Amino acid sequence: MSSPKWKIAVGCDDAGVGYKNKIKADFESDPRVISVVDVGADDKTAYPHIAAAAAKLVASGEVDRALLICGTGLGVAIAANKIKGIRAVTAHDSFSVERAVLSNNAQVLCMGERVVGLELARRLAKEWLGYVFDETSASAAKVAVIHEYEEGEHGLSGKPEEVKKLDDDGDVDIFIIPDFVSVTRAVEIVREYGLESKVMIGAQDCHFEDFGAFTGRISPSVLREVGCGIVELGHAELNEGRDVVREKAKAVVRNGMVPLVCCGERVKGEDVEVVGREVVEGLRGIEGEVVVAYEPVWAIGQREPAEEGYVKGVVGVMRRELGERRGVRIIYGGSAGMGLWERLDGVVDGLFLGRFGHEVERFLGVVREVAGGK
Ligand SMILES: O=C[C@H](O)COP(=O)(O)O
Repeated sequence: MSSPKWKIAVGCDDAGVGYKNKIKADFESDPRVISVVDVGADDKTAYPHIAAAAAKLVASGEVDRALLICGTGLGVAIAANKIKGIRAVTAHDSFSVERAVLSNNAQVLCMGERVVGLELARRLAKEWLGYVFDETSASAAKVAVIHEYEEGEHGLSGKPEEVKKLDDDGDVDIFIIPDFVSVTRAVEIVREYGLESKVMIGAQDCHFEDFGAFTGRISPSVLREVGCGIVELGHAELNEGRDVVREKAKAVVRNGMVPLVCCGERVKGEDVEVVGREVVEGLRGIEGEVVVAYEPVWAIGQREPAEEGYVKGVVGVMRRELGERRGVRIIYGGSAGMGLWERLDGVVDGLFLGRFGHEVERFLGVVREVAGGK
């Protein structure tokens, strides 16, 4: 695999001008750097403004990383961390710089001109360019938890009355799948606003038996009774085998709900033919209406979803393999958000949102895109 090339923002306050300029010059002559954006004017601009400007460039994807210098490297880190999606660290030693990337996937490195010598700062900045976070490492799940806290625990944000906004957004079938504790209240809210025909409330899992001695498990018949219409099954985080998922899906159908079966390969780069066939194989024996959430596991929790061409390839194989089977809707999940619907160009029947659906406005934005594109 070729080494990545970075787009970098640099910035400083009046206490960090000297180091910032030196390191900026180093970056500009480093073949691993494509471009350097200097957000730090050589004046008295207070450090939070500089740090936030650089962090926003990272958050928007205009640059990949930012390096910030102030007197201690502390204030710029605190300020940068106020920008959503940013993980900024202060580090003045080789090991911390390495772990900031490999353990924490920090995109912003901060150093203090009054703390560390210039040559060490330059060396650390150089080393920093060589580290790339491994999305398949054990650290990825922990970094994802940081995201969850940022979005509000378990992604719950917004106020119940905001569900009313879904009334104005065209002819789109919507499902919302909260945690188990919130299911009953979610069903009530949807009913209070008269949105039952438009918004289905679901559960994140269920057991394959309706009744029995299964302490801690959730019965599909109870879910139906409290008003669930759809049940998500086989999410990658549950790590379940295909046979278990199939039995659960049958239980969901038996109880008059729609199974939403998550499937997708764990590792990037597999053959679309193999992936598509595997997904369809997992559906054998499940009768009636099914929603298949094709979620490549490697694309979950990322900044960007899987490439459109790849998704189209897999979904094309799935549709071919499904043949005459009716009642299957295929939706895409894995860092899905605004803009993706148009890019997928009708290849899927819907989108399955995780983090990017947690904010009401972003969620509504996707719903409007789907409504507009139908
Ligand atoms: O359950 C949701 C999916 O795993 C997708 O999550 P994500 O959009 O945050 O990657």
